[in-house]
Amino acid sequence: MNSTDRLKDYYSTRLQAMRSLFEIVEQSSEGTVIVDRDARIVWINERYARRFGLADPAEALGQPVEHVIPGSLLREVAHSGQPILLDMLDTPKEPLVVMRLPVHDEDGHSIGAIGFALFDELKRLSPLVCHYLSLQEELASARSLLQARQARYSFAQYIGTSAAVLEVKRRARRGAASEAPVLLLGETGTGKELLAHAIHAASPRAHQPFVSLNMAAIPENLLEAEFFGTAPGAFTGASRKARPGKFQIAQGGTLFLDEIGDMPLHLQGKLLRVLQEKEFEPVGSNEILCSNVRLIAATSCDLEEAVRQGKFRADLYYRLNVLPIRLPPLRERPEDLPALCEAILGQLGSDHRLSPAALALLARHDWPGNIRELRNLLERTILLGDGPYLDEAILATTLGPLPLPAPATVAAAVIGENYRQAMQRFERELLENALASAGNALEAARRLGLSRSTLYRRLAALGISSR
Ligand SMILES: Nc1ncnc2c1ncn2[C@@H]1O[C@H](COP(=O)(O)OP(=O)(O)OP(=O)(O)O)[C@@H](O)[C@H]1O
Repeated sequence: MNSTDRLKDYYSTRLQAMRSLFEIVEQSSEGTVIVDRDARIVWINERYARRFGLADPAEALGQPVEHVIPGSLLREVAHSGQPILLDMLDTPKEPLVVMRLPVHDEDGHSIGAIGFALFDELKRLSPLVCHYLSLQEELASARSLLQARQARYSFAQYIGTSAAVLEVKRRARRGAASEAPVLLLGETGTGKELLAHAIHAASPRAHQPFVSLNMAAIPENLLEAEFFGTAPGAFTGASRKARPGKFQIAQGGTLFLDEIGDMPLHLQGKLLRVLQEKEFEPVGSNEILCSNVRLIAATSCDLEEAVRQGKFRADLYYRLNVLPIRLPPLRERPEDLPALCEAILGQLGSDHRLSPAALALLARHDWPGNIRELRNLLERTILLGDGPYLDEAILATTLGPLPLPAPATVAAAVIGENYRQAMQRFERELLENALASAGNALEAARRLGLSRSTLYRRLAALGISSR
């Protein structure tokens, strides 16, 4: 039988493989030892014997394995017949990585065990371990970032059954199923951000990041870097690390651009390019990155008017306006007030209900801050309400007068001022009064029923400092 024929014989191949395996591991490892069923050493190689202080391997034969190799677990393996594939063995010199295998007879009974000390230089393992640990850390932080970037709302949280709301939901569902940009139009507090989350959550991109960027909340000179990221050293010397922009962070997912009407003109051109060519360059870099991002934009301003005034690029407007959704203000859908109040009270953990007279009072209010204002109002009112009902009297107190300018100053506006100037002065006084009485911008925004970013935007437009 030649050697190729021998390899075709299953049993002899197996035997050859076992022999080769034993020889290779025995020669390349730090040491090998074999024990019988009673854990007495029947064979040990020279290298291993020397490591444990024996000049001649023969001195170890017949000895209980633990006498020669303290801490050995070969007795356990010989007894149980179960291997311990990878373990550490402490030795006086240095720890060893060891593998312990049972030895079986032809009937499958355990008749002993064999131990290999695979290697002793654990520091050779440390780059591997460090790499593994850093991969683990990256994975954990990517997971938690992704979690933070998941949609927080679904369509079920956009409350209302009025015809206007049903139409909003119908269009938003259509938007979720398509890849086209969605443009959300509506006054402050009408739920544009909520709906953007819901569209993302119902879209095929739901498991990818949802990233939002508010144009009004970020200084103009930083916006481009926020959008497209920066190359290493783009601003302050070459050592500074690259910083990803929102387009990179949202890759594969949805980018929500809030207050898009406040986007500076030069950036509008760059955004248009990303939408058309699906690529962009980080600030300070020549590298071109591909973008796979679905865009949802929102604004509370009149974009068509902004286009007419040359403040917003017409080509970008048409590109964004593929699926416009107009969110109705609360005063146009008073029939939704009971359901909204019930849902908001539930979210606030309150089991109060509103009396019919209280609901009628709410229906007469104008709601400039829309649902955000309603939520703030209910939050304040439940602190005062005794018993199960919030009645008209309590609501009248909390609806309270806003810090309006005195009627005399409003009347004076008629003389010598045009409509726009008078409105600006009125708004300036309203905001200044609100800031003064609230003490800070956050509280002022809350009292006025505006989002903080809308308040900041209006303050900036009127040149009022928020301090
Ligand atoms: N239809 C709705 N049902 C329930 N809650 C709503 C609804 N619309 C808005 N809200 C709530 O009102 C608050 C304001 O909503 P959101 O921030 O989405 O408004 P917005 O239009 O984006 O406001 P802004 O333009 O000021 O940023 C949030 O607490 C939101 O959960």
